[in-house]
Amino acid sequence: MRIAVVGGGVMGGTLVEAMARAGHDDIVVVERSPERRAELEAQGRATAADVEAVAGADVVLLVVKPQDVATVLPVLASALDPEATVVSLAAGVRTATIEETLPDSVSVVRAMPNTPAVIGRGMFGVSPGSRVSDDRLDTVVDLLGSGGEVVVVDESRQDAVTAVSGSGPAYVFYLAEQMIEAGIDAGLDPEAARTLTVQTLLGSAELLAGSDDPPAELRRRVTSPNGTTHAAITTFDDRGVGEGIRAGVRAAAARSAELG
Ligand SMILES: NC(=O)C1=CN([C@@H]2O[C@H](COP(=O)(O)OP(=O)(O)OC[C@H]3O[C@@H](n4cnc5c(N)ncnc54)[C@H](O)[C@@H]3O)[C@@H](O)[C@H]2O)C=CC1
Ligand SMILES: O=C(O)[C@@H]1CCC=N1
Repeated sequence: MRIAVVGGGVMGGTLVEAMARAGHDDIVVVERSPERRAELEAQGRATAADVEAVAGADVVLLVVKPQDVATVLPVLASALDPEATVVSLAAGVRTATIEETLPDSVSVVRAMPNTPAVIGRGMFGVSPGSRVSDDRLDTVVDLLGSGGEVVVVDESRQDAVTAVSGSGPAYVFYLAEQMIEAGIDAGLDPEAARTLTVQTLLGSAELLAGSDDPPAELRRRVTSPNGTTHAAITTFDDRGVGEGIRAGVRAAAARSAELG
């Protein structure tokens, strides 16, 4: 299977690495920045400067910024193999918008990734456009599966997926920043604060992933009556931390809808 990746930035580079690790060896990265192309080539990737290089690809991953999609589409439309599948990873851009510009024979799929894909622990929410066969969708699910877990969702849910898992790693890193800073303030050296925080996040995520209990129940088991956890959670509630997080996720979903 020949794969072309248009946009070799943070997410494009991540996906290329994941697919290469999974054994895909016919990948070309279309990247307009000469500096970035040189970096990708140093990592052993085949690159091209012009979108025309998608000619002959079975699957094209579109991984440019949402505002750059409109400039790439007309070139894709003329260069693409008529039987190609285009997978857009651009936040907020609807499959209908892409389908309008591309030939009817081209299958269009939308996918929202996240950055843990760089270590094969990503989360992808995938939505087929209006003319995608089950076989084509399976191919895309398999391909993205090289970077982590894949769920298929109706496209109307993509703003919510973007807000929860697309942007989600940033929320976790934000929590990590606060915990590390607070640990240092409480007297830990920075390295110890980081180790304690990271292992706590890892262990808690794995405990949650392997449990049938909801997170609220796992939280209850940590919380002794009138103990330290109770003091922390009460303070979070008093300061509206939970509501703040939900408002943040809503703002991300609203911004995703706006970008579309
Ligand atoms: N970084 C993230 O965590 C996530 C990113 N995304 C989506 O992935 C897409 C890419 O994001 P990033 O990789 O973070 O951006 P980025 O800016 O790191 O990468 C985009 C790359 O595309 C290249 N590019 C732009 N126009 C081009 C053209 N016409 N031809 C060839 N190359 C071109 C740029 O030079 C750049 O290297 C965005 O649409 C974003 O919404 C989605 C979910 C998560
Ligand atoms: O912040 C953004 O717009 C992109 C989409 C999800 C993660 N990063």
